[in-house]
Amino acid sequence: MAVSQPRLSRPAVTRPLQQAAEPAVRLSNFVRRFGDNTVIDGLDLSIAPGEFVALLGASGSGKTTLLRTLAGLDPAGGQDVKTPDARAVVFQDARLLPWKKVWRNVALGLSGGNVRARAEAALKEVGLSHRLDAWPGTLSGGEAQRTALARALVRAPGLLLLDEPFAALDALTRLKMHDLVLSLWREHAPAVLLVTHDVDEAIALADRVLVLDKGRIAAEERITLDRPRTLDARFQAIRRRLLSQLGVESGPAHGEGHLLAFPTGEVVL
Ligand SMILES: Nc1ncnc2c1ncn2[C@@H]1O[C@H](COP(=O)(O)OP(=O)(O)OP(=O)(O)O)[C@@H](O)[C@H]1O
Repeated sequence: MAVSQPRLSRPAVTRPLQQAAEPAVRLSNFVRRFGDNTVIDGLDLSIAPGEFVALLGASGSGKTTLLRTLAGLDPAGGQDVKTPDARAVVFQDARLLPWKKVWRNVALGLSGGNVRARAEAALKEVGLSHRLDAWPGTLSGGEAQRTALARALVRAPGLLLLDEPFAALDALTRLKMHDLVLSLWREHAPAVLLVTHDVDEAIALADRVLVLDKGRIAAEERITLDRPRTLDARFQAIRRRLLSQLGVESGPAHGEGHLLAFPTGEVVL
């Protein structure tokens, strides 16, 4: 299967992740309960400025709860949650206001001058210059998610939170979105937390892949493969380790048809 092939507008950047003095995100011994249900149970997490982290975990493991905490959408109950002030979230559905044109959706809530010009610039970056005055109801799924990305981008976030933003897209559109997200990340260098069920998506995109289980980070893989990433032996070894951590047996070797993954690498968890 194909893996995202990002346009390399500039050489691959090696960021000094370890040397970054202050993390963009830091949670220490974080706990979140819903009644008797302890969803996050003493979690430690640190994300460096400009680092791209992907978060995997079984359904109900607390991925969205963690993302909502970092977005400031879920109360932290007085616990210390360090994030950049400028944060933006892209959800699985684009959440556009249907009565506002595309550019106005992107400009929504922006302060300062040149609002239309800034929205236009962001829409140009996601390849939607020709849809500025379109109504959201006329957009394809991919265009709607591009608009949501532009709306996030125009806020110059230090932390970009992506909650399964590609999950509802067809496989080809998803690969194009991978490409787009990587080029936007290279250009703007926010810290990124991507919640996904797709193990290959996580390995193809991220600097680091985390597995959430029982309210904690149960596994961590630092991905040092050059981008664009291909499904080589090293990729597959990482995939096997992550699948095993997720409790999915991946079979003895790739190419023998044993992988319990969809063609996109999505795993049913
Ligand atoms: N507002 C809420 N009230 C009560 N329980 C909640 C609330 N939000 C989440 N939960 C519970 O917290 C647990 C984790 O949910 P969460 O949505 O964070 O998981 P997830 O890993 O994102 O799952 P999925 O992969 O299915 O989206 C679940 O048991 C869920 O029922």
